[in-house]
Amino acid sequence: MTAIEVKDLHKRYGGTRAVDGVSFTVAAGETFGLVGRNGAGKTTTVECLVGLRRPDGGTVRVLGLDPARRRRELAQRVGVQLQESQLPDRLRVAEALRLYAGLHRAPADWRSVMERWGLEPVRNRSFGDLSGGWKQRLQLALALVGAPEVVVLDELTTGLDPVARRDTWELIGDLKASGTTVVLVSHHLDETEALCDRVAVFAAGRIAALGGPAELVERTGSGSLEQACFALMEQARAAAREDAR
Ligand SMILES: Nc1ncnc2c1ncn2[C@@H]1O[C@H](COP(=O)(O)OP(=O)(O)OP(=O)(O)O)[C@@H](O)[C@H]1O
Repeated sequence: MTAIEVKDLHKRYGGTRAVDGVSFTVAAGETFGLVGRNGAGKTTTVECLVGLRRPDGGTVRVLGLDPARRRRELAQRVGVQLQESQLPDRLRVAEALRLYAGLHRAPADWRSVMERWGLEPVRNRSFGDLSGGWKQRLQLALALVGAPEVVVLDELTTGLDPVARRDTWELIGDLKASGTTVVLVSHHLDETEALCDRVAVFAAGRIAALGGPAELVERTGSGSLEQACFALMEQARAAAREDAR
């Protein structure tokens, strides 16, 4: 079953072609990675997936629905953790989880989510008083408290210490095992390699390559996904230079 379908997606900001003809599908239960340099179009693509931006062209379907038109319904079924999302400074951790759970028709038990994400020690702390790492953890927990079918995570472990990063990987492993579809935007290619079933390598608003991590490594004769991505991005840049001539 297909969870996400993106066909020929285009999005411009003024004269900038942020996304320039992107197509991919994500199967239900798959963990799908988006990687690429700053400004390659990853965040714009996921913003279109969650209905925060309206495409200029192409189609996007998430669980069979158009996110630009059915955002409210999808908010019940899709968990989102985006870069730099903020909460009111005075909102406490436990309150935030209870509040978010209350917004969903069939949420997870918010106390279990709090415990599973190690947030118990800071349950009474206000959002404004949390360190960057705790804020990040809370945002992840909030993305999951609605027991979503699809989770979109942009910069999953940015700001987390190495132990928290590994804990997070384990939690994503649990999510995968439960059949949740995960879309993961990351600059950490070790993370992408460890967690993702397939990876789309973005370059200048397009997908330069798409495949399983091992497949991309083999295709480029590289030693790791990191090296493979460098090679693929370089190839895309060389092709764009050639086209421009
Ligand atoms: N709100 C906006 N207004 C104008 N230009 C934008 C806006 N958001 C993004 N862009 C531009 O669109 C392009 C794609 O940006 P986007 O944030 O989607 O890339 P990204 O791959 O997610 O980058 P990063 O890894 O830095 O998050 C960039 O050139 C960026 O400067």
